[in-house]
Amino acid sequence: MRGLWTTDRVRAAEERVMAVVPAGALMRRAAFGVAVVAAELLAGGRRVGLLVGAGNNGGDALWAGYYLRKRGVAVSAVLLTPDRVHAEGLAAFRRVGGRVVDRLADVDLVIDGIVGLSARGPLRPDAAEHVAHLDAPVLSVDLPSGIDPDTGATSGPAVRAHTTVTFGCLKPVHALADCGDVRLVDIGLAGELHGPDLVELDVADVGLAWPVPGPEDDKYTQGVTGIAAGSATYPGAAVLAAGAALLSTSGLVRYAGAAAEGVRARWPEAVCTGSVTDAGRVQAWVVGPGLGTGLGAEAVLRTVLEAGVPVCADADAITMLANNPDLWDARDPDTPLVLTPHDREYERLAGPVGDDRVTAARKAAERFNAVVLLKGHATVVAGPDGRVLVNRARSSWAATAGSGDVLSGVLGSLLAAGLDPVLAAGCAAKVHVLAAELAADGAPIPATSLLGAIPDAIRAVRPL
Ligand SMILES: NC(=O)C1=CN([C@@H]2O[C@H](COP(=O)(O)OP(=O)(O)OC[C@H]3O[C@@H](n4cnc5c(N)ncnc54)[C@H](O)[C@@H]3O)[C@@H](O)[C@H]2O)[C@@H](O)CC1
Ligand SMILES: Nc1ncnc2c1ncn2[C@@H]1O[C@H](COP(=O)(O)OP(=O)(O)O)[C@@H](O)[C@H]1O
Ligand SMILES: [K+]
Repeated sequence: MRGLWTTDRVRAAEERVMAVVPAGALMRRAAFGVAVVAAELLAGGRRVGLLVGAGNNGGDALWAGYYLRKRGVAVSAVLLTPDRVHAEGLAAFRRVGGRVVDRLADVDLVIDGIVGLSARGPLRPDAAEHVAHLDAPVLSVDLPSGIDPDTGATSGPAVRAHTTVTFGCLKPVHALADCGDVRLVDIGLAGELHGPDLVELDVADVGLAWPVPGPEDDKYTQGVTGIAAGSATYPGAAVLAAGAALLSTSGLVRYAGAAAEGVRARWPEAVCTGSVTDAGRVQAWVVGPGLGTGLGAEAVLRTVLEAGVPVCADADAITMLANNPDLWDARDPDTPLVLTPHDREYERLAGPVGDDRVTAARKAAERFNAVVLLKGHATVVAGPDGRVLVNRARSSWAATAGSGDVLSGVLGSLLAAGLDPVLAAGCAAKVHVLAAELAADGAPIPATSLLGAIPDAIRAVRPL
């Protein structure tokens, strides 16, 4: 489990630490950490170039240049704002023979000290111009310049980092955007940080949480998952969601709806009926994928919301909740509800997602008193209690039709097994991403292949 702290919290912690350590100590700890990683990345190379911005991020780069010079590395620096530069860092850099140049040329590694925690918006044109011409790998100081530290959003030119060295703690950008290989340097903030704002689950967390049957278990005790999905027009969504539930736990899966014949043909182990009203008892429902939005579908959604068990509402269920707010009344507010919108579904529910996906998920979670899993390359799970989990994919192969239906089936089975709904959503997102990676292995895949890789993904997270 990795914690992530927003810039406000980091600054507050830094201020408290800076009040009790000698001036400049934190920056030198940070810069030394950058220099150590730079020396490692240089391997046989001997020439480092610095891109130096107006603030302390530039100061870090200059001090890192100072330490590298002292190790005999040739270091040159471009000062992007010569009238606003970290004076002490520049003086130290010059003192050891660092050169100030107009443009970086013939360097083996670039250190990006353009902007850090105070970054706003994309790279300014002059900085963008220097970055556009780089052909050496880039080591970013704190974060890749041009990416928003708190949202991970990029709205124009930004640095593409091979490695990022950050200080004290991870920030949201490190989980929400591509920062290359992220290294964390301890500068002594730990005692002042307190609980993180966001959490990224690691495979061990997911493996430990994943339901495993014990000697006393049978098919009912592990939680029965109900799937209310699919229609005559979209039977495939039902097959995918039911299959995902079947592959995620060994508990029973019931399917109820118009695609019963197709589900039975593909998954003989599923117990299929034509309607949710005669489906039998379940411990959680998945409702929505391929269901349609007509009156019949509304009745299904209402029945499921009234059932008094946790519900994962996806796809058409979200659209119906957005179009017909009366449907919210069917729900018992004390029973967990997980909404799994993609951006367009989110927009129907709560307006445009915008650049700040974490805030968007948080707002909707609070407004609807539900867990909101906002899907995308970076998936954000927000609980109505303020907890937030983030999970970024390392590839985009999951962006394929039907892949969301698979996610909802996995999530439904974890709800049925009784997992806390925020954890269930985080675990489902993680295993979904892993399954996509394993199935794709570098080439496009249909959602059925992603589905087929669920067992391998679960094996990959489970403790040995
Ligand atoms: N506060 C501390 O104790 C420490 C801070 N450290 C460093 O200090 C950094 C934060 O420094 P600052 O708060 O001085 O600010 P930055 O160095 O992040 O930014 C400086 C200035 O860059 C300009 N800028 C903003 N957005 C830009 C963009 N998109 N393109 C180009 N220029 C832009 C603004 O004028 C801004 O004030 C951290 O990221 C970290 O690298 C480290 O030395 C560790 C200790
Ligand atoms: N660019 C991307 N990179 C990685 N995963 C993605 C990307 N875009 C979408 N996904 C994932 O793919 C799935 C798509 O779900 P959804 O849009 O509901 O598809 P469908 O309705 O066709 O099943 C979600 O799990 C989402 O997180
Ligand atoms: K930077």
